[in-house]
Amino acid sequence: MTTQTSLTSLGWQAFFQQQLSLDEWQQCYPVRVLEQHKTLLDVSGEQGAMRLPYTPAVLSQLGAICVGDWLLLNRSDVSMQQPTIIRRLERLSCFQRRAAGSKVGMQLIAANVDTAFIVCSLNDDFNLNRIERYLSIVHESGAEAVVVLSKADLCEQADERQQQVQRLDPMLAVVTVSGLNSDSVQQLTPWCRSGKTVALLGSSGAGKSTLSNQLLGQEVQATGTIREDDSKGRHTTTKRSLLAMPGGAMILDTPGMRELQLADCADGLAQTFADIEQLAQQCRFIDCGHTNEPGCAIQMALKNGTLEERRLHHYAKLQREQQFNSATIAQRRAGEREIGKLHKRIQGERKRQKKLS
Ligand SMILES: Nc1nc2c(ncn2[C@@H]2O[C@H](COP(=O)(O)OP(=O)(O)OP(=O)(O)O)[C@@H](O)[C@H]2O)c(=O)[nH]1
Ligand SMILES: [Zn+2]
Repeated sequence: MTTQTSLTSLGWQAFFQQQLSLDEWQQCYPVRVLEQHKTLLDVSGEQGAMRLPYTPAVLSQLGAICVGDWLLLNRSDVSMQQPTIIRRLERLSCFQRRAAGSKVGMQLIAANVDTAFIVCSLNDDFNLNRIERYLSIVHESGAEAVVVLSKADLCEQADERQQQVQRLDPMLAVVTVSGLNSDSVQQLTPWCRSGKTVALLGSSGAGKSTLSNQLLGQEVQATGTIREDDSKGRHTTTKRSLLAMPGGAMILDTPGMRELQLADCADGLAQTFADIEQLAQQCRFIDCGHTNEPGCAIQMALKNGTLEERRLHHYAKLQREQQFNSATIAQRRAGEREIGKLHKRIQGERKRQKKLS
């Protein structure tokens, strides 16, 4: 296997290659983060797999690192047990969410995902609002969104529901599958070619694990068993891992991707609801509230049936949610900065007092 093939099978692409100078190619080598633990990173590259420490020092030097990231390691350290991380390569896409608990800001979930499969069951789980929520998150991340409508075998209105999803965006890829049928899952292969990274999003029971197992094939299913062990408590942190698919793509399996609140997601929302954004620009008044103003293009679209009332309401709801969450982050950051400044002032004052005494 050549070096290039090996890196490609880990998801290496021209986008990353372009970020390295010739000198760097001689002095460094890239590795991909396949799994993230609390204080360790499992990485893999042309030199094989290894484990790197993920310490506060690394964090402050390189910023947060997450599964899917590409790192440059120092070539001269190959024989050493702990190679130095030179830098993290710029990301092609990035999923993040509001950090839980007292932590300030956003928490990285996964980086460099090419395609996110938004899995939604065609029966009980079928919900356009949920699909719009996930679409906003995926668009914000920079990954390509593909809606995968699962459990087609259990639904008689599969075609009608597929059309409903397609109406959300005529350019969107919408695929109807039965996860239990491997031939049907083959429809996803165009997005699973060698060098690509895919992830599965969707609510519990939507059929993600079933699809993931089909995509991974028999050979890798054993990894799933190990993963189950983990969730029973071998690791306290949530495990996020990238697994290799037989066709050469990588698949990201992380529970953290499954339910995400909107935060810092203004662009993703605007892209998902581009039709409404465009209508709003056609309103007669620049500050139109889209309720009963004359010349309101949105009200007009509702009346003539080109815009669904549900979609407009949901857009407003998601906007409120993202504004609330984003404001909270900004406020918290401002608060943290104030505390930091106060701390510095106190330390400075102490030093001054010492000098005087
Ligand atoms: N009939 C049918 N059943 C399916 C299909 N896909 C999944 N299922 C079943 O639906 C149930 C839930 O599927 P999972 O793959 O575990 O769903 P999940 O999205 O991974 O759920 P979580 O792990 O809770 O997030 C299982 O009993 C599957 O066998 C399908 O296409 N057709
Ligand atoms: Zn208007």
